[in-house]
Amino acid sequence: MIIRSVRFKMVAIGKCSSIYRTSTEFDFPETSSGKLGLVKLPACNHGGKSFGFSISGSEVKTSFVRPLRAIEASRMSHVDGKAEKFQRAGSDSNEDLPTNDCNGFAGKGIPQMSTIGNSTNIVWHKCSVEKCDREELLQQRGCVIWVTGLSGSGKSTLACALGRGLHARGKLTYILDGDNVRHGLNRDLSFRAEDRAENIRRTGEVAKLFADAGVICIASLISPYRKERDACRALLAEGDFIEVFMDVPLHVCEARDPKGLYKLARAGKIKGFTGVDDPYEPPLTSEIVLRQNQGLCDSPNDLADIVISYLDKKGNMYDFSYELMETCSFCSLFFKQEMELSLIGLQNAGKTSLVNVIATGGYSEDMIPTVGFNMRKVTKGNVTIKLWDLGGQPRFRSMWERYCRAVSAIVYVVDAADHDNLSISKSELHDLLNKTSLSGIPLLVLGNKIDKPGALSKQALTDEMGLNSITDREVCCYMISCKNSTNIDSVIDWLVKHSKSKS
Ligand SMILES: Nc1nc2c(ncn2[C@@H]2O[C@H](COP(=O)(O)OP(=O)(O)OP(=O)(O)O)[C@@H](O)[C@H]2O)c(=O)[nH]1
Ligand SMILES: [Mg+2]
Repeated sequence: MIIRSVRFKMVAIGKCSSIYRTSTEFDFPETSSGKLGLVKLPACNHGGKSFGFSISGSEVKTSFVRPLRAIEASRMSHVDGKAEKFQRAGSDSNEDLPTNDCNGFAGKGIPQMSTIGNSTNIVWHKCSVEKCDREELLQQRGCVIWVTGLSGSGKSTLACALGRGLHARGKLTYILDGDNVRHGLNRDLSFRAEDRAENIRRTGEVAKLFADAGVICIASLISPYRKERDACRALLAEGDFIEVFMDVPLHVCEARDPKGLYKLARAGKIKGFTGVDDPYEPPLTSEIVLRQNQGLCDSPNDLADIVISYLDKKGNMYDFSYELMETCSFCSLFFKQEMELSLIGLQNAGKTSLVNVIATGGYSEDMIPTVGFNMRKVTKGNVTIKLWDLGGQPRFRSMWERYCRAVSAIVYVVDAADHDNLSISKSELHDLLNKTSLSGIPLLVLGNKIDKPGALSKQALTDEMGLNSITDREVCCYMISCKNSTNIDSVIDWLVKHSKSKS
């Protein structure tokens, strides 16, 4: 058997660097399965970047694969209950910090004494097996998924679905459920305000330990106050705390009332019940917002899928099976292909409407602006298209670039009847395309709402958006109406064609 070319994915995280073979093209004198291999590289720090590259003969091509942040948690000291990064002048490494070895204090320097809470003269005892070593062993990135929301909003159901979904993908998880931790660790705590705060603090600390162990820890607690949730977030390195807000209105939760608690609270038999006589402070900037009341993604598995896709995108999954599906033509004979597309454009352009029309053919005038993003999977033929529908309001535009990396195509939606916003739409598009991480990714511009009087023609939209000046990639433009389903078939054909051309 002759190996013609081998594709690798290199992941550099803190001191741990590895190359994973992701797919192999073979000449087949015999049947071969092209098993995955793991090659260790000498330790080096690449600042937590993730690279994809393929080696073909002597040529090495680099391409962005999926963002992996530096694992910093193993470099944290813990002072006054807060995580702080160790940083010494002239050194960005951990190796020269005062450490204790397994035989006792090694005498390399004066240990750093701390007073934390009621504990005085305590020293952080560091071990040479660090978070990134455990993560490499587990092939995942430890983190905390903090699920918050009203009682009855579906937190525990989501946590279980998420646990199942991740477990099925070979990821080690542990659920810290608000009620469950009160069976043991927090059995001494009541529901008084200070005890509820302590319940959250302890759960946050335990979740941090799980994340440090490399586990994907799913904490599911009402956690009604921002201050306490933010304190738990502050325990972890940036990016390791993923807040998931179950945005289900009180009346829906109360109608469900799975434990009968709302009834008791309304009858005055439970005091200080969140949503009834105690406030719930919704997150302002949570990483993920899940709404179960829109009928878009109502099954727990669908909701879990959104979180899993987020982890995938952020690199927590260390998952090369996805790349393998994308790049291995041999595999594509047997497996369905799954492709990613990002939908962007100003608010009110009709992105979510487009997703709905593509997915179900349904259209509604009564749309809620997208907060953050939604993810929908649509299957057309043997291609499953993962659509990232991103919020178009100014506060969400900074995340467009992150969600456009490594997609098969960028779909940019413009309201062709909204003349006032064309110039801002144009500048947002061109700013985005100037990012080097997105170079070469095909662009599909959709002039939407052509059913409206005064909507631009294709030529006028092409001119107004400066599409002819984009020369570094394939650009296509269609004029559509989500309302009347005009040209939606052409859009789907284009998407499927471009999805297939990736394999
Ligand atoms: N007339 C007309 N209205 C449309 C069409 N497509 C969408 N709309 C309307 O435009 C409004 C905004 O649609 P959305 O799909 O929520 O827009 P969006 O781009 O997702 O907005 P953000 O989520 O805020 O970024 C809704 O009232 C839709 O009904 C269309 O083809 N014609
Ligand atoms: Mg939207």
